[in-house]
Amino acid sequence: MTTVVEIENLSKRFTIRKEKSLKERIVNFGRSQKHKEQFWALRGVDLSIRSGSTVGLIGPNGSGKSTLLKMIGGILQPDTGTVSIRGRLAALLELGAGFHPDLTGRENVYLNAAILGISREQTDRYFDAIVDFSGIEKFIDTQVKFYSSGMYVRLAFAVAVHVDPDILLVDEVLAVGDEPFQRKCLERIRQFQAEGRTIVLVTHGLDQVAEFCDRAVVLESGKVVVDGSPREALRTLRADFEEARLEERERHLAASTEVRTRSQFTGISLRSESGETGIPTLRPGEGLHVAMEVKTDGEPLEGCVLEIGVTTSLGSAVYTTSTELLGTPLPVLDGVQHFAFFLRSLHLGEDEYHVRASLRDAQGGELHHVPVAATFTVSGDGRSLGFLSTETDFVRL
Ligand SMILES: Nc1ncnc2c1ncn2[C@@H]1O[C@H](COP(=O)(O)OP(=O)(O)OP(=O)(O)O)[C@@H](O)[C@H]1O
Repeated sequence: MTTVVEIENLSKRFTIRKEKSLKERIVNFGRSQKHKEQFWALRGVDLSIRSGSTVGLIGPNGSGKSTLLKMIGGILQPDTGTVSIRGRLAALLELGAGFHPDLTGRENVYLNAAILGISREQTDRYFDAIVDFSGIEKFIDTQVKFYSSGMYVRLAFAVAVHVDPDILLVDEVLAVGDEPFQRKCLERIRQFQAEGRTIVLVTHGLDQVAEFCDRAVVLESGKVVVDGSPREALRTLRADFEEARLEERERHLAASTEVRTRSQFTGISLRSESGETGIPTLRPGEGLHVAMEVKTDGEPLEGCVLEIGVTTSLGSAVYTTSTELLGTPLPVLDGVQHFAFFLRSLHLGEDEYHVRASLRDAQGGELHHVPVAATFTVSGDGRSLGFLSTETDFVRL
């Protein structure tokens, strides 16, 4: 397979202007009211994308995903490094990029196609299909500055997929389309994959990455921190999000002057019905014990709720229950106590799963949350795929 996008040592620096504080303005009287600061939105990125692959670019807000996509699309110039592209590229970047606001939808379709090197005659041939796909026929002769963001994206996506690109770049914009249109776009993206075209997708829809991409790149503060399978990338990103959430919570707790009673999990372990512990392997339909130790320091706590859940290895929830949902109130929390949930029969498909656990106070405030408290696997018989296990027969009627 050939390499269609080759990125070497790519960096981008932006200048941000900040308003000066009143004190600084007095000290620098008469000079500019703003001071400039430079920062690297991307730093030393190397990436090589092979033809026919679907790559998801993921990461926290402001990590440099859109900047990288714009540099692949040639819209931003790098400060260091190079981007080499092989093949025709169509890009669906942030709203506002690509279309001229004063031109009508029709004029923009021709303009866009011309920029991508498509002749007027060829565009004439595609035109009806583009308008039909976009579903905004009534507004095709209206200036695009009067379009809603959804209408705008509909037309932009329709153009991008009809100009026969070898490489398609898609930024988060698809999210503004309504559900039927999003589904239509995803179907078209699947068709593109089947045709062996290359797709680079920026998204916050992590489930979408697991579903569509064969590779995922995690950016954090302008650097690539993971480049590998979606499974590996999502695991890292979710763990980093969780770490950031816990840090924020700790900061919040440290800032509050109130003396809090602390109640937390001090141990969570699993045992399969057949007695296996550690990371047990369950047969479909087998039961699972989830035992936990809870330690409470300070005043006893009344009215708390214990919740557990089962998630896939990519973090999607497949099951949740709690002492509240089960109608079995938790006793007053005081000192060290032991509890257990017994999931009597788990009909899960073959895969690895995690158990998450959380403890809430009577007001619903979170006392402790452990997203990956324990892990187990489920074996299968090779007769099905997916997260559900059931006995299926096929008969001729
Ligand atoms: N034209 C610009 N001028 C100055 N700073 C910019 C410019 N474009 C982007 N930035 C900054 O560069 C950083 C990376 O932005 P970018 O849009 O690439 O992030 P992102 O990962 O796509 O974020 P999000 O998930 O929020 O869309 C941010 O701090 C952003 O404020």
